[in-house]
Amino acid sequence: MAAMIKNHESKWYNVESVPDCHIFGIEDRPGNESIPLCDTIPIIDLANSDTNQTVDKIIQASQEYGFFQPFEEISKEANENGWVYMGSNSFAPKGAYMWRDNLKHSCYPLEETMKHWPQYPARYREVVATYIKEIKRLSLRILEAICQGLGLEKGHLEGMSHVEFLTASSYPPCPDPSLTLGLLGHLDHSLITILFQNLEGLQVLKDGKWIGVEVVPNAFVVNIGTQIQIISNGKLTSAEHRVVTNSGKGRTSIATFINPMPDCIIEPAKLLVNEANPPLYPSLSFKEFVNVSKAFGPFTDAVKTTVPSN
Ligand SMILES: O=C(O)CCC(=O)C(=O)O
Ligand SMILES: [Fe+2]
Repeated sequence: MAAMIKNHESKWYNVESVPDCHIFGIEDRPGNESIPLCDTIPIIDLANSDTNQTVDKIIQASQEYGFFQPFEEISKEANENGWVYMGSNSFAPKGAYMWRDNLKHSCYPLEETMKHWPQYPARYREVVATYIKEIKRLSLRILEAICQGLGLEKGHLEGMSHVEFLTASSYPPCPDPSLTLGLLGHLDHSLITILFQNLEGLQVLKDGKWIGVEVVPNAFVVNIGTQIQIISNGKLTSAEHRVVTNSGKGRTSIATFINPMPDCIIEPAKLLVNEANPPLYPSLSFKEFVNVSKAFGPFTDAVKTTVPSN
């Protein structure tokens, strides 16, 4: 990815100490505390023929962690042009820059948006389009399981039109990971997010403590976004997460956000609301939610240019 934007490429290599502009305040930086990898985030085999058991596992994991790791066979291949390149000098929400470069673009509608994706590396469009088709299939299965597990009518979640939005990130090795963050703690404002990661670094806030998410071969990481938290009226949790850096190897991740269409109304599902369980969230279109809550913080304007509007 860095190779696409030549000017940024050399910045990270042979960095001997962390420049001041990348040092986070004490309250945000990871420090030297050793954070255990968590081996209890459920790993879920989607090929299990007992679908009720799969649904139960997904719901339980979404209540307890807001995260789970499904696996199944997937394909091995697996601005102005409608994509945004965020170099490491372009995003400093807490006064310090993230230790990462990333590329964001919409993937919906696929045939239309892919014409505007980066042209290099040469097979980028072809490989990412194949990947997105598989992710779409996987996301529908997961949304169907969540729908069933919440006791919603079939199609409540899968039937919404979905917009896939991709963020590919490169986290270079860092001379002092205690001072920096690859990505500051945040919530995803998606229905769900499906993440591929090649190395550990992702951490989830659970009961007030950070825990590390393991890399499980052939499994993705799925987390519940705020939109499902709203639809489930708080039954499922959207957990805060962040990315820490390491001094040894570069890390790459690909997050695909499964978002509602901009005009889709997101509200607690009627079936989950009654006198004893009043709605905890207002009813808003996804577009309004993004604007009113400044859902993407400083990203909001950048993202708006690539969120397709009807
Ligand atoms: O790179 C990662 O592991 C996480 C990325 C992420 O949380 C995000 O882009 O929202
Ligand atoms: Fe995230």
